[in-house]
This record gives sequence, structure tokens and C-alpha cells, in this order.
Amino acid sequence: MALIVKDLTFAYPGAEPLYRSAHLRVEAGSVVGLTGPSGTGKSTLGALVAGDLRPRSGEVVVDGHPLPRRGFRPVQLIHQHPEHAVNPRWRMRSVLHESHRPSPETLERVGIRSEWLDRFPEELSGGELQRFCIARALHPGTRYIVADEMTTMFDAVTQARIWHMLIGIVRDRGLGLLVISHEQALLDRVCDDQIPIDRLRRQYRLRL
Ligand SMILES: Nc1ncnc2c1ncn2[C@@H]1O[C@H](COP(=O)(O)OP(=O)(O)OP(=O)(O)O)[C@@H](O)[C@H]1O
Repeated sequence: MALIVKDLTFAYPGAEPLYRSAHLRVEAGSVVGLTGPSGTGKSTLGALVAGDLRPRSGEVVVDGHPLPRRGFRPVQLIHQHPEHAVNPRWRMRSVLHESHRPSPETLERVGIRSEWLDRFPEELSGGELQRFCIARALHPGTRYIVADEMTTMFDAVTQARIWHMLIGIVRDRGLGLLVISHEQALLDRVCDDQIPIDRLRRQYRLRL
């Protein structure tokens, strides 16, 4: 069981391809870091494996099946800015239930207090809001999570708590986790393996 990027080529309109025939593999149950300098396409790759963007060619395979083009997405993306990922006019209960209805045990484990459910997004801190985005991503059908600079905006204590919680849940559920971050210390702490994005690109050059 793995999330596999096969022969993937992608370019934004009018730009040179960010990657050509790139390959990446994230085993179910593993935590893999994607590293590289700013602007090299890490977030774009995260959006491609989650199905937010479509490759020019190549494919994303999830546990042996092509990434579905519509309906539920087994690869869930958690962004840097949770406030951009939620509807500001909805109370948090509706934000959460847009995805599924997590059990009280899951909410407790993710660190969501029941009184927050009646608030609007602007009435929560960024760290509290990010916990809702994590709970939403933990749909029963989720197989892989992409955490794109998920805690970059938070203080060290909040970062540590959120990572401790998420790593515990993904280990227990056997999910695969792709971590995109500039923070080497964080990657060293949470990842089983780290892949420089340049390695995805270099594979193309080696094939020439
Ligand atoms: N929607 C877009 N349209 C056109 N070009 C884009 C778009 N989004 C990103 N880019 C460009 O694609 C390249 C890769 O961007 P991306 O955000 O994937 O890099 P990154 O490695 O995640 O960077 P950072 O570490 O700074 O977040 C950059 O040159 C960026 O300017």
C-alpha cells in the first residue's frame, strides 16, 4: 500500500515545467518529509497528490487505484493558513461536518473543545482552527495526509502539541503522511525518511 507519483510532469500556464517524469513513493504508515528551497514546487506537488491540481502527464496512484477525479479524496491536504481553508460565515460545527462527523473521542484526541463548535472561525486562534482542519482531514476514508507548512505560523509549544497529536493518530491508523516544511529540526524529529525535491527532478535528468 503506497501513494505513488508516476512519471509526473506539471507546468503552470506559460511557465517551464516544475518537474518532468517525477517519481515519489510514500508507503502507508510512513512519515516522509519533502524538502527543498523556496519556489521549487513542494506545495505544488502537495496539491497534485491531493488532486487540487491536475498533472500535464503521469499519474498519482493511491493504494493501487488512480487518484479519484471527483468525490471523496483519499489524500487530504492541510495548509499553512487554516483561516483560508474554512468558510468564515459558518460556525465550526458546520465547518467540521462538511467533511464527516468525527467521534467525541477523535475530537478529544485532536484537542477540540466542545464549546468551540458554536464559534465562528474568527473567534478561534490559528492553532485551534488548525485542529479543526486536521479533524476534517481525518475522514474515515483518508489514507494519506499532506501537511504543507502546517504549523509554521504557530509558537513552538503549539507546534509540538499539534505534531505529537497528529503523528500519534497517523501511526495508530496506519496512514501515510507527507510533510512539507522548511524546518529541518521538525523534519528530523517526525519523519522516517526525507526526500529533497531535487531528487524528483534529478530522476528526469538521469533518464535523458
Ligand atoms: N498558481 C500559480 N500560477 C503560476 N505559478 C505558480 C502558481 N503557484 C506557484 N507558482 C510558481 O511555481 C513555483 C513553485 O511554487 P511552490 O509554491 O510549489 O514552491 P514551494 O517549493 O512550495 O515554495 P515555498 O517553499 O516558498 O512555499 C514558484 O516559482 C511559484 O512562483
